[in-house]
Amino acid sequence: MTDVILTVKHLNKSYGHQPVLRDVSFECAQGRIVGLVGANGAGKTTIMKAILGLLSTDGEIQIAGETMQLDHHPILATVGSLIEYPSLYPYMSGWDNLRLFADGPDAQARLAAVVSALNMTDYIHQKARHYSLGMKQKLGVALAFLNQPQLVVLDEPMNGLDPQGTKELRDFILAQKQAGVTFLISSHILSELQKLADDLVIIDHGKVIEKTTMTTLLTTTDHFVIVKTDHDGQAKAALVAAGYQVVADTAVKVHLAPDHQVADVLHVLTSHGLTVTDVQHEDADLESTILNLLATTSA
Ligand SMILES: Nc1ncnc2c1ncn2[C@@H]1O[C@H](COP(=O)(O)OP(=O)(O)OP(=O)(O)O)[C@@H](O)[C@H]1O
Repeated sequence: MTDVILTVKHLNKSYGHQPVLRDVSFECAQGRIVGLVGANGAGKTTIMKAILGLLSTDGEIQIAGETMQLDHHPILATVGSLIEYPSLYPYMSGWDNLRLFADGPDAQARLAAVVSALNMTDYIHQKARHYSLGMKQKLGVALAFLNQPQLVVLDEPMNGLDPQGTKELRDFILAQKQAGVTFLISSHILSELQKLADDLVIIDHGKVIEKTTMTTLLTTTDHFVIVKTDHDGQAKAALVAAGYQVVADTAVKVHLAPDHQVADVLHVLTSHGLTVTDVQHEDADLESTILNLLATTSA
């Protein structure tokens, strides 16, 4: 059985009369990357802060089986995090910022490994106040990994990173996952989360509306076939007449219901004397799937 590293149970939080978390419960299993997804203001940062003992909520949080208490949480020594913006000492170098927080006899070696993996070697000895947003972000991520955490909580870790930095961070996170680290990651960049997350917790207005795996979500998602023919107008008409849903404003893009086969679509076209010149598959991505889900839930 897979070990559960993080358990969030029945979290409730209000600011004044405004509830911002409503009975939030989910788990993160060891070695999984769990994506926390929701619109602005859905409650992601609040959940992460609660997990890290940074704010009080009703409910319970367990890390590696230990119940967190706001005033007693030694288990947090095994948790790395980056929430919102990293707090750095601007007049110290990146290296010295990291050294402040690195524990243990092999701290120097671990620090060097993280700096190298995140490709920060060129500027790590410059003062942090000269860093760009992306450089600061990487330093904040490096801080989260310094002390060999078993759980890492990252709020928008790709903030400010260029494509190269994004890929380096993605590769680093995946390597850490291979080594058994568990992640809870929020990101608005759903295309990026799609490349990383194993599991998803989707929240809307402080409530969990879906807990699923990435694979399940993407296999139950919409599939389309896009065909090119010698007469697209006739092709659309023929497909609609045969009961297919043709997505408007594109070429000939047909929604494939689970019982629809591409061969049947092609048969409709050829039986109307149309010549098919190209066929492409298109699957809905994480972004459109989640937008659909949120629209359905709030409808
Ligand atoms: N200190 C606070 N006082 C009052 N309301 C707050 C406070 N902090 C957060 N909120 C409210 O709680 C709700 C959840 O905020 P939270 O920052 O957790 O959302 P989020 O999902 O992380 O959003 P984003 O994607 O924009 O970062 C929002 O409506 C926000 O306005």
